[in-house]
Amino acid sequence: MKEVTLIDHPLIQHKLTLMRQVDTSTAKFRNLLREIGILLAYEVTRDLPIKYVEIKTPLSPMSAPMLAPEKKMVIVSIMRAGQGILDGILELMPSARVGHIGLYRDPTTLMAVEYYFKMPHDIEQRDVLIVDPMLATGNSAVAAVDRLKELNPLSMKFLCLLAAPEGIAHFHEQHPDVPIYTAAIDEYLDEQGYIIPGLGDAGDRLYGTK
Ligand SMILES: O=P(O)(O)OC[C@H]1O[C@H](OP(=O)(O)OP(=O)(O)O)[C@H](O)[C@@H]1O
Ligand SMILES: O=c1cc[nH]c(=O)[nH]1
Ligand SMILES: [Mg+2]
Repeated sequence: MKEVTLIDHPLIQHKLTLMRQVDTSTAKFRNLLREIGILLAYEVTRDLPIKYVEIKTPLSPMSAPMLAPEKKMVIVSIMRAGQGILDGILELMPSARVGHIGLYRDPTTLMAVEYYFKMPHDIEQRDVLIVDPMLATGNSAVAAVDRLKELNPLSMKFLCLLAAPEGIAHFHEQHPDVPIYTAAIDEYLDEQGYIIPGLGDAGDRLYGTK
C-alpha cells in the first residue's frame, strides 16, 4: 500500500510553525500540540463509517448519521511525546480506548528501547491509530508496529506531526501495509538523528526536561 497522507491544513501549518520556533515556551508548545492533535484527529478519522438512526428533532422525525458502533478504535500513544497529541485526540473522542507503549531512542545506536507496554485486552477487534509527533529514523515507529502486530489488531495507521524522508522510507520498507499521516515532511536527519529543520526533541520540549 505504501501511503503517506500530508495533512497540511493552514491552521495546522500555522500552529506547527509556532511549535518549531526555538523561543516557544513549554506551556505554549504543549497547548499547540494538543490543538494540532484535535485537528489531525479530525482529518485522520474522515473515513470512519456511519450508520443511520431514527431520531426526532423538535420539528420532525429524521434518519440521521452517527458513528457506526461496531467500528471500534484504540489510540496508541508512543510515550513520552505521543501523550501531547493523545491529549488533543481525546478531546475529540473522549471515550476512545487508549494503549501506551514506552520507547526511547538509544542516543548512540538510535534504536528504540521499550520500557512499557499496555494495551486494551480486545485489541484484535479494534482499529489502531498510533500517535507520535516525530518520525525521524523510523526506528521507534517500526518497533511500535512490530509489537502491535503480535496482537493482531484489525488495522493500523501511524499519525505524526513531522516526518523525515529517511524515516518514511524505513517505515515503508518494514511496514508497507501501515499508512502514514503527517503534517509535514522535513528535509533530512542530522548525524544525531534529529529532523532538520524540525522542532528539536519533542519530548523535552513538551515536558521541559532540557
Ligand atoms: O524515528 P526515531 O528515530 O525513532 O525518533 C522518533 C522518536 O524520538 C522521540 O522520542 P524519544 O526517544 O526522544 O523519547 P521521548 O519521547 O521520551 O523524549 C519521538 O517522540 C519518537 O518516539
Ligand atoms: O528531531 C527529532 C528526532 C527524534 N526525536 C525528536 O524528538 N526529535
Ligand atoms: Mg525525546
